[in-house]
Amino acid sequence: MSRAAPRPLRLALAGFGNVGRTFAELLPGPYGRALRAEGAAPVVTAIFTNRHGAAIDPRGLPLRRALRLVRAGGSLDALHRGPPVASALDLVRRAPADVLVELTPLAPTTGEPAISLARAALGRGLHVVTANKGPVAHARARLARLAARNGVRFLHEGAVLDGTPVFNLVERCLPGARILGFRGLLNSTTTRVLAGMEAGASFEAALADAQRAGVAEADPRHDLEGWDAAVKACALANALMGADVRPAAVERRGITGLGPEDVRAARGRGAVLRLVARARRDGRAVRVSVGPEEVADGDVLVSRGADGVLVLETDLMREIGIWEGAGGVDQTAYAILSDLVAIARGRRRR
Ligand SMILES: NC(=O)C1=CN([C@@H]2O[C@H](COP(=O)(O)OP(=O)(O)OC[C@H]3O[C@@H](n4cnc5c(N)ncnc54)[C@H](OP(=O)(O)O)[C@@H]3O)[C@@H](O)[C@H]2O)C=CC1
Ligand SMILES: N[C@@H](CC=O)C(=O)O
Repeated sequence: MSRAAPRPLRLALAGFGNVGRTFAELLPGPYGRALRAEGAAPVVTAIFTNRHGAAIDPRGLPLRRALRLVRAGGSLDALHRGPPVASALDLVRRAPADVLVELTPLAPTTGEPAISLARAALGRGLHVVTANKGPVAHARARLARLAARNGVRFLHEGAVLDGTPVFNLVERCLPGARILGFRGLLNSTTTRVLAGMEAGASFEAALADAQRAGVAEADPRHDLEGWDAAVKACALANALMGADVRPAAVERRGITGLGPEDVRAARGRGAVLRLVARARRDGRAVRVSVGPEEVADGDVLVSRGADGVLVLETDLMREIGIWEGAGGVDQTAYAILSDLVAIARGRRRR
């Protein structure tokens, strides 16, 4: 039996930073192969950046050239066809695309500009895939309803624990189970800073390592002050526990005041310091907190030197945990691929 030729899957990228560029590097190779196996031929038709210009080309942009230009500090404008792009919203409104891949920086207290970009895309019938936890924590239910009204998907597997399946795990593999609470290490940067100090580095050197690896936020205070973990915890609580919590309401402490002496003191007590996110049901409400805790050696949160861990407490399956080994930005780029595969499979079924 002959297979039908893959149908184009046109992608508009809002944000071409650590994650967007890694995704673009892998798209011509393994990611493209995975999508074509699902009947979709990916083509990037639009890219927006803040400081490196923007480009739209309905025939498909030359990705290798786009990567070279941005890495050399040049502008994508050189690849653009048509009237100039005035803003990210302008690009989303007119990109010849099937999917908006939203990868703009985190804005912990508002979720913007990601929410407006997602709304504009869904409103004109584009699927939206994002690794940005802001729109998930602040507006997931609204965006999912808008997507459903327009017959498209709002997918966000990369918003928590990178490409490790968390939302998909609960939605697809734990039918009927109620999530009663969770605890986890949701922020890689703080895990790396604390682990780095355990290994003898200074706070600043350990943070610089996380920045070089591309895992710190554009503004690393969002990691260090616990905002990133708080936004992720809200995204989980709202999506998995039916809560309606906003990051500003999270009881939040970061790791900015901690130094090598605190890490050593914890070690002396047979524990390691980690930034732990927690959620638990409290009557009809869900309480969410983020703060540094001494975690005993051997606890599942720290037993294997993970970058990220999530332990879910459920009614029907008791505790279930998922673990992400130390890695890089490719783990987040993989989340984009897995959401695109879900979209490609959906198109095939229609
Ligand atoms: N890095 C990681 O390991 C992970 C990141 N994430 C999330 O993925 C998203 C992208 O992360 P990452 O690639 O590391 O971020 P970067 O800061 O590396 O890249 C952000 C991109 O967005 C562009 N940009 C900046 N401000 C705006 C704006 N106001 N409107 C439109 N575009 C803008 C930047 O432009 P310019 O290139 O000109 O600076 C850049 O291209 C974030 O929301 C982050 O929280 C999630 C999981 C892991
Ligand atoms: N800055 C974040 C990146 C992923 O969301 C982190 O350190 O975990």
